[in-house]
Amino acid sequence: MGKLRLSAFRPRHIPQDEKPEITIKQIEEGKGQRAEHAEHVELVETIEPVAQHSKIQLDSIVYPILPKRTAAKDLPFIPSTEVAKRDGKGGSRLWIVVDSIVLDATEYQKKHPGGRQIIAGFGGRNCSWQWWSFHGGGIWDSIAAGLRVGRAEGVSNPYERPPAIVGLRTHGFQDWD
Ligand code: HEM
Repeated sequence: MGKLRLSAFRPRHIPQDEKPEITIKQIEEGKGQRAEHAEHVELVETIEPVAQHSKIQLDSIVYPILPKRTAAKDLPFIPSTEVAKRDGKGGSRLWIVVDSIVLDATEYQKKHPGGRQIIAGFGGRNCSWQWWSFHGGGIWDSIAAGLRVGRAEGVSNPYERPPAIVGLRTHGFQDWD
């Protein structure tokens, strides 16, 4: 394995007429979202071969985990089609979505006190209500906020949320009197 030169990550100059053309239609179809800006296209094209050779996962470069200080409004928008691809299978990153925030749990899953499998089962999916069933704002601030890679809309939850119990009801004890 050769050494990875940082210079390899710098965008090389691509003459204007060679720039790949991304149409609005492609973006809508989920084909060109990561390439909405020409500079981004160049960067992705440049690092892709490097990433393959060095076993660096391209996703973690293109969508890095952002510092906690990054405001939610400044997180990049990631199309739901891209989120769905990061299901943790076949060497892909493992992303989950909680309240429209995309978390990269690739490394964290191994440390998760509730087990790796429960997170892996939600790879590329939304798990908002399950997440808030088991964790509170303290865990969000201390851990999850440090795993954010972006925002996404329209990522579905594989399980329907059970109806909330409103008011009091008996739990099988009928012999009070
Ligand atoms: C990257 C996202 C996640 C983070 C940062 C995270 C963090 C944590 C932490 C810190 C605990 C220990 C809580 C404690 O001891 O009080 C925990 C427990 C747990 N988590 Fe997560 N978790 C994540 C994702 C998930 C997901 C997606 C699920 C399931 C839908 C899940 C289910 C659980 C369960 C079942 C426990 C054990 C609760 C218990 O033993 O009482 N977690 N998680």
